[in-house]
Amino acid sequence: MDDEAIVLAAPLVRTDPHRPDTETWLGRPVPEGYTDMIDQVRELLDRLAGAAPSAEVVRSTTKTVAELSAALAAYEVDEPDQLSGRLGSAAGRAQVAGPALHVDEVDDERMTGRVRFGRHFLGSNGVVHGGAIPYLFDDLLGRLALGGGRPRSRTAYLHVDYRSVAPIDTELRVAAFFDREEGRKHFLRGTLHDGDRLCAEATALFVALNPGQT
Ligand SMILES: CCCCCCCCCCCCCC(=O)SCCNC(=O)CCNC(=O)[C@H](O)C(C)(C)COP(=O)(O)OP(=O)(O)OC[C@H]1O[C@@H](n2cnc3c(N)ncnc32)[C@H](O)[C@@H]1OP(=O)(O)O
Repeated sequence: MDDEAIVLAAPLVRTDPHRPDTETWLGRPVPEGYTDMIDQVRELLDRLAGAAPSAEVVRSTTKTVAELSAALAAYEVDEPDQLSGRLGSAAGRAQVAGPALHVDEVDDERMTGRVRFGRHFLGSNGVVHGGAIPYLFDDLLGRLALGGGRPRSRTAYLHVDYRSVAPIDTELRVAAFFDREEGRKHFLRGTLHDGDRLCAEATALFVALNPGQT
């Protein structure tokens, strides 16, 4: 049985924490509808990537997007108060730089989930851009690196092997494994599958930060 099969067979803690609107953030409730807004922005990015609009639609879209930017600018906060990328139970942590990763099961050593790369992440020929896949693994492995009460750490290296193409607009499976620890060094591994087909796998070193290290 390969690692992926072992993970899927093992009785992991079921978390499926996809209930972001009940999540709190800095002790406050997440604003109602926040993750719906993020989903809409993802949809917008996919539509933008796939559209060849008329000049009229370009003009009206530019105006609308500028108005939205101005509305959000009025609510700009410093990094510690930022919501995007901070919602651990939202798809892709509510961070549109990466794909909507859904974590299904997690324990201290392993994590499984699903991810769908939209048109925004297209490289060519219906295949995910090669640069988007390391982002996914850094995020996935970085989250598991933080599990089990481990200290904050930072990616020292991330090695990705592209084994076969990853299609866009397809639900792909991800898995992450905490392999071993050597002092401050944490070694992790991840896989990305389309059905039974391995698309990519990664190995990474995360180095735990020393006290006071930023
Ligand atoms: C709140 C809810 C949601 C929040 C969720 C958040 C999820 C976040 C998910 C996203 C997560 C995203 C995460 C991100 O993207 S983090 C951002 C990307 N990463 C970085 O920017 C890291 C930049 N580099 C550094 O800061 C330093 O180099 C670090 C901190 C990594 C180590 O510098 P430091 O001065 O501290 O330590 P050291 O140099 O003494 O090294 C210590 C040991 O490590 C070994 N070593 C080091 N480098 C390498 C290497 N390349 N290959 C092999 N080995 C290496 C080294 O030989 C030594 O080993 P030994 O001699 O002791 O045996």
